[in-house]
Amino acid sequence: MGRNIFERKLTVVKNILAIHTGGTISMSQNEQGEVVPNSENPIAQQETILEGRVHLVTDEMFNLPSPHMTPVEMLKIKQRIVAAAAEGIDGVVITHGTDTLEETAYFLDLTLPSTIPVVVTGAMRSSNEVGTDGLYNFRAAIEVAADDSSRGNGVMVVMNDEIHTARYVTKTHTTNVSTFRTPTFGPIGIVAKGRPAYFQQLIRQANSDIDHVVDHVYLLKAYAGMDAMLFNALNTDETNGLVIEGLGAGNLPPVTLPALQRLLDRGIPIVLVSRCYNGFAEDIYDYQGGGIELRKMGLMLCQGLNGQKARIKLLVALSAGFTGDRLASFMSTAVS
Ligand SMILES: NC(=O)C[C@H](N)C(=O)O
Repeated sequence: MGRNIFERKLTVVKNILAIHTGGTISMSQNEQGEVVPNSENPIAQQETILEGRVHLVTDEMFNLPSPHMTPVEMLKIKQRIVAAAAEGIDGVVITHGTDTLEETAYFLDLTLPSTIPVVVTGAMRSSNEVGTDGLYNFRAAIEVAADDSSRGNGVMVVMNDEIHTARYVTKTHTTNVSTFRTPTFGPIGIVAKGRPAYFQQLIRQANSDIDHVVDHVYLLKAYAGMDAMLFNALNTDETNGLVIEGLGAGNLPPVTLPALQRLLDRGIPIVLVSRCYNGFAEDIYDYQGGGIELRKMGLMLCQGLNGQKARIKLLVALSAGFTGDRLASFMSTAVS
């Protein structure tokens, strides 16, 4: 029996744009057990997924392992989404390698207006491995992107039946399918048998519309006994900015301070986050190299972001032309 005509009228078919960029989700395992890219992306052939509820528009923008991604490709994805939203697309799913997925997701979160749902997904097992998670995650991401309750949540990452914010999610395991976690805050929702359910709300932030990306923004991690050598190497006209993953609540070895002062005197913005998996960088400690001295020197303490996210945020801020107090308040705000 055919479907009742009234029922058909009530079914709103959503136009979902699927942007494929590469990564394990598009790769296969060969006979030697090595995971290799495919010239034909198997996940991009899934055009009939959720047929009747979703009209899938497929764009194979890139076929890159995610360590090959740069902010230049991230900007192209952002521009593609802006154009698609203007053409009436209801939601976007991006398939991406997982190694740098959180950076692309956060770049998009910072630069896109929050009009339509944008969901980034990937896989930990390639397309022909037993228990492959690629098609499953792709389908869950489409469900989330097509659901009205997903609007206004910023860019989301959907993996392993969890919905995370792009702002705080991070890859925590090299191979496990439950690798994506949100330390400190947890996911904002789950996908249960295909349906998204939200139980937390994200505090919104203003987006920064950029049309180019600056380069030479660096990320260094502090460690016991760190010396000034790497900081001295950045004391050049080329350097545009630096993020440091500091120790504990946001502290650095004292021997690094003169080199940092020279970078600041040169006008290079320096952002401090914590190398800890949970918590915030704060100006709590008042000893040489403690957070209080670092803040007084002019380092910007960025709360709640890990090093790679803070680097993306600094890069976006500099690309938007932020300087001085505007840059400091943008980088230091806990929620944005
Ligand atoms: N699971 C993955 O996608 C990892 C892969 N190396 C990538 O990021 O492209």
